[in-house]
Amino acid sequence: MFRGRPAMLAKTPANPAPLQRTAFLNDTTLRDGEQAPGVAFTRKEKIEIAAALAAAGVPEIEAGTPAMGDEEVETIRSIVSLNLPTRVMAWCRMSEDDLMAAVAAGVKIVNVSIPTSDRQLAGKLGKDRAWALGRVAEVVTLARRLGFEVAVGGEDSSRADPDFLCRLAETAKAAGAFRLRLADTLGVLDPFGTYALVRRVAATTDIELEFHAHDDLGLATANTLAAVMGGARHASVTVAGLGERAGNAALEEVAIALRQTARAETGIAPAALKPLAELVCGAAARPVPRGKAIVGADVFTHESGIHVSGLLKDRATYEALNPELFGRGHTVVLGKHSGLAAVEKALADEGITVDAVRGRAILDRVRAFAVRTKENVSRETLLRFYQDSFTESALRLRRAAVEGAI
Ligand SMILES: CC(=O)SCCNC(=O)CCNC(=O)[C@H](O)C(C)(C)COP(=O)(O)OP(=O)(O)OC[C@H]1O[C@@H](n2cnc3c(N)ncnc32)[C@H](O)[C@@H]1OP(=O)(O)O
Ligand SMILES: O=C(O)CCC(=O)C(=O)O
Repeated sequence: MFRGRPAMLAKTPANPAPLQRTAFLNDTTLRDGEQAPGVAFTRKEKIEIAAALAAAGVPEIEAGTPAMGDEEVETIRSIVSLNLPTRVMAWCRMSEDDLMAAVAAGVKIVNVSIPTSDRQLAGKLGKDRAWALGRVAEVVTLARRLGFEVAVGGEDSSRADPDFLCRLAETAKAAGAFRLRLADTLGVLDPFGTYALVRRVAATTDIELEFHAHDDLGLATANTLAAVMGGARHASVTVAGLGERAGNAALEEVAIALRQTARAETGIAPAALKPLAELVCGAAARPVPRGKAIVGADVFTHESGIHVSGLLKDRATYEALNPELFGRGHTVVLGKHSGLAAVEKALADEGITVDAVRGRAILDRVRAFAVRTKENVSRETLLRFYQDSFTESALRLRRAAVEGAI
């Protein structure tokens, strides 16, 4: 009944109808995740994270940016040398030098990135669309000659002309790229715009499409789902949504939301998600928020009386996600919003039966405690309230007797 104890609520029928689609996840925790301000993984941490991602069933990871220098190159090499059961790719600019650094890093797959919006092409490179198409053809061709599998990263695709993205997709494919990443670099899209953009590009090219979201509007996961619905077979994600500015689409949210809402399988082991988030957030020195979807400590914890009363009668009344899928259970805590049913159940778990009058007296203490301390009531505190209730009611009875009420 209390935090940390195994679930004591009845089981619901096993989860859903058969899964029907697949989506391929590329985890970029070690590249875009590490671009989050102040986040800097050590080599050991990057290796541990890579291994944990592979063990969780992530089919492809973006392990870093070789152009950053020798330390990053060596770290990526170390990850490659583990021969993990995941594809290891490196992020490069649309540049020959970056490709040579990727050669040194030992990867077999590169993502070569090019700005796609006029604003970025002109504003940061002083170039135009024709130049971009030419560079994609040149650099992808070179990368293929160097033996890489090549994906093209379309930076700022969400602010680019969709017709230009279609031409870029064709150019990339003709030069030998297997995939185009449509990046919502500034996180400006909503799910409707994402769906329309991906459908538009998917309709004119048969290159594989990936969507890379940013969470500036809190829409990264929703947009990623919309992209998959629109025809992107690949989704770029990070653990706990760690990433540049407001972060990226969270691996755990995308994997589970796809499964729950689109019946799309990603091959990710749900039970691995919480330990994975703790590993990454520990290395990032950013604790997992308690309410973080899927992986937060409190996402299967219930306090409100109406919910607890319902769950105790039938778990399905307040359960959409089965915690057992994640190796977890429901936890009920006692606090300001508790009702009598929760108090009775908590005491029953201790082998104690109380009548409603005593139960409500204890509930009053629970609520007052929660307001005063801003904490839930522990087992020990509850038992103290229970013991106190004898003294208190004895006192009340005595007072009533003295006052002649009984
Ligand atoms: C949206 C994204 O997340 S993109 C990925 C962002 N990731 C990173 O920046 C990784 C960490 N970055 C770094 O360590 C460094 O910026 C490096 C090693 C990549 C480059 O360092 P520096 O050589 O010192 O360059 P600096 O960071 O000042 O500027 C970036 C350069 O890349 C160029 N550039 C930017 N995007 C691209 C691209 N897609 N293709 C080719 N060149 C590009 C810029 O024009 C600029 O070149 P300039 O100095 O000739 O103007
Ligand atoms: O071009 C890419 O590969 C995407 C880079 C990125 O992280 C972004 O645009 O947000």
